[in-house]
Amino acid sequence: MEHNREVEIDGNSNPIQISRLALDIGGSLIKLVFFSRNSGDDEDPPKDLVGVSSGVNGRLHFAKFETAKINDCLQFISANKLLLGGGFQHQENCTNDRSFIKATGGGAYKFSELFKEKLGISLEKEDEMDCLVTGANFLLKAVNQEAFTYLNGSKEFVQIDHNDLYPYLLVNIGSGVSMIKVDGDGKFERVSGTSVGGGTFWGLGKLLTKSQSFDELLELSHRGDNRAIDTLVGDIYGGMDYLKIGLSSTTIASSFGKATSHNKELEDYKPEDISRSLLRMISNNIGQISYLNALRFGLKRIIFGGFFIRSHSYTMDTIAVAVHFWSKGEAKAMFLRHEGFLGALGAFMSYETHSLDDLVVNQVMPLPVNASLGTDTNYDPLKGDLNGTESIQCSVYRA
Ligand SMILES: Nc1ncnc2c1ncn2[C@@H]1O[C@H](COP(=O)(O)OP(=O)(O)OP(=O)(O)O)[C@@H](O)[C@H]1O
Ligand SMILES: CC(C)(CO)[C@@H](O)C(=O)NCCC(=O)O
Repeated sequence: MEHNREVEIDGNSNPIQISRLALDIGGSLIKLVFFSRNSGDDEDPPKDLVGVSSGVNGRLHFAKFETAKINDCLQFISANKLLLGGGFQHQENCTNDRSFIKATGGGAYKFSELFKEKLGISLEKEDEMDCLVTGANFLLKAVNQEAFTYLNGSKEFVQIDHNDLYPYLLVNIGSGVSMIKVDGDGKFERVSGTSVGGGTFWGLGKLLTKSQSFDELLELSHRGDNRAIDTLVGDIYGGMDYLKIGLSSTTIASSFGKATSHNKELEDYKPEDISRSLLRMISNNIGQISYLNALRFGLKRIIFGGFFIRSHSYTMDTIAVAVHFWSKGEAKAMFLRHEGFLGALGAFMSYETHSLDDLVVNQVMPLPVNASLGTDTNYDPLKGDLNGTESIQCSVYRA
């Protein structure tokens, strides 16, 4: 996907007016969230919003880049004049340059000099865990049809009761995995983590299948059959279940177990089977560790985020089944439509004049960042992989 043109919305050839940009610079991907103001249609706040006098209508946009291609990201920011934000003021042509932007993730430290040198901007660093939690809480509270469960191939949106949201376990699957017990806004503890995460899937998968991109590796997994590589309980038990300990013959007894075969080399296995087996192994492992941590703290809800998931049905199914199986149906795995943008949203929320309270999401709209690159087709939030090019329509209200 191209990212280095000027941002156009609704086919309007004038660059949109941007106020606020925030970044999450991770080990694998850079995530951007920015707000664009709709031209000339500010409105009165809804009646139930007390203490505010006026609103600015606009959209929250999402974009992502590979961290290894950070120069593309710098060029995107510069080509789209994303640093010209004047905040949420009600003036036309507000073009006062910002001297800093909010950024989170390890790259906010690692690339701070690069941003200064190339864009003349400082990165104001926000804590990564803080941002993940703030982003997740915002999505769960403010965005309709955000959280959903995935069982037996079907997605079901979950209506979140704001008074019954906490506590929950947030599992963010990025390059590595962080598990955070969330007790409220800003109230959380990182209780566990594992280095076997998205980076492991992409890294091992690349070596084993020679895939050139993450998307190619994921696509391979669609067509694969993990039984060619994994040893199943039935392979060990002569086709029988081992029901005494609750294992059916089709349960994986040993991931990649068949690869120990003496007369087979890597070339003898299909890349699609390898990809599927790897995806299954990693998702299953994360599902199981998540369940164990939920059990440690008596948490019933586990919410999964991070770009590893990519709304991929096989990934979500494996994670959900692992949680369901190990918890005997007691704990529930939930997924988020904006799964990969928790940290970036949290950094966005950390601008002082912009809290959860003044950003009101009107509706989720699947508009491409650049209308000339995407098509605004009939979008089904249940089917869509929100892959960094859509936006949320919202209003910012001020006292
Ligand atoms: N286009 C892509 N290119 C590379 N990885 C991708 C892509 N899409 C999804 N992924 C997966 O998402 C993971 C990165 O997820 P995410 O952006 O949430 O984490 P991160 O912030 O880069 O990592 P960390 O938080 O550990 O620093 C990758 O390791 C990979 O498994
Ligand atoms: C190091 C971070 C927090 C960087 O995002 C992430 O990659 C992670 O949580 N890794 C897992 C590290 C561990 O707990 O073993």
